[in-house]
Amino acid sequence: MAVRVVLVGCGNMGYAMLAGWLKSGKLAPSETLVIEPNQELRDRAGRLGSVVASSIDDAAGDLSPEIVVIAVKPQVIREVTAGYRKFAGSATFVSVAAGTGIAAFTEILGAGAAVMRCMPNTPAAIGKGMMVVVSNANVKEPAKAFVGDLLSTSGKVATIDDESLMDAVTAVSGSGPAYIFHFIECLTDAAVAAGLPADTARLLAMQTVYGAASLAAESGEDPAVLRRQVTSPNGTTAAALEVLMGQDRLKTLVTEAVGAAKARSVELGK
Ligand SMILES: NC(=O)C1=CN([C@@H]2O[C@H](COP(=O)(O)OP(=O)(O)OC[C@H]3O[C@@H](n4cnc5c(N)ncnc54)[C@H](O)[C@@H]3O)[C@@H](O)[C@H]2O)C=CC1
Ligand SMILES: O=C(O)[C@@H]1CCC=N1
Repeated sequence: MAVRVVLVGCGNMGYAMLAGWLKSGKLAPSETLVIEPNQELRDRAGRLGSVVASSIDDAAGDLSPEIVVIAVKPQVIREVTAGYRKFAGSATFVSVAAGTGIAAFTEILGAGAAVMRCMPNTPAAIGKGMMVVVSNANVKEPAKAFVGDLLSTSGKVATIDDESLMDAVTAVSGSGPAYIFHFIECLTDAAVAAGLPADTARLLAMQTVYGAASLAAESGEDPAVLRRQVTSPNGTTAAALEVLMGQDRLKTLVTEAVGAAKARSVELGK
């Protein structure tokens, strides 16, 4: 089968998306070409059935991909993207890099290049990602629909028109899974400090975050209402929430953290 999608960079994020696409069956493995210089990561993609190569120059055959997904680090994105200029006339480019704006791509690929920016997150690997997309005017409807369809196999897709919102998006849903993972680590450590064995502590912390997030998502109820349902007057939860919510402690910390991520995203774009 001809290659429809070239994935450039198959590290944490590239692999998470690739796994989602192939699991859904919307793309056959042989329709995907993965360019990844790291042999271990290339082999991992190869085990999913993708065609793999260490550089685009090593990829065999005449390629005419519909989509080129750029999933390398922002620091190398310009030099890496330049190697794909030959596809700019026909393919739509999709970048998942933090910070780097659409203008950086049209500078490299030409003003007429069709470019989409997508901010995914790693839960995409199990179909529970959050993908936010913005496109330039050169992206044609069929390509937009194809990319949207592919991304939807990895979770929820939201579209924005104002690219300047991408820094905030990155700080919330792009980086956000790390905040929640850290919360699980903290809750696990606190459980051990409270006397529970380590494996029980981990199970309780993880299942509690999973259950609470699922209840919030599936009930559609305001999280504040769900919080009150747990909180008996003068009970145990109220005692804990006094620590977390007193003087807006957690809120202040989370707001500062998101602000720092947003500022770094702006910086990466310079
Ligand atoms: N990790 C995450 O949760 C998220 C990452 N992103 C973005 O995704 C991009 C990739 O991030 P990660 O996957 O975390 O980094 P990573 O370091 O795990 O993956 C990048 C991959 O690019 C490969 N690479 C380097 N030079 C290359 C070249 N010339 N051709 C092809 N591949 C090359 C590296 O070997 C590496 O495997 C970044 O731009 C980041 O901002 C976006 C949202 C979430
Ligand atoms: O940490 C980063 O820069 C990337 C972008 C969002 C998540 N990971």
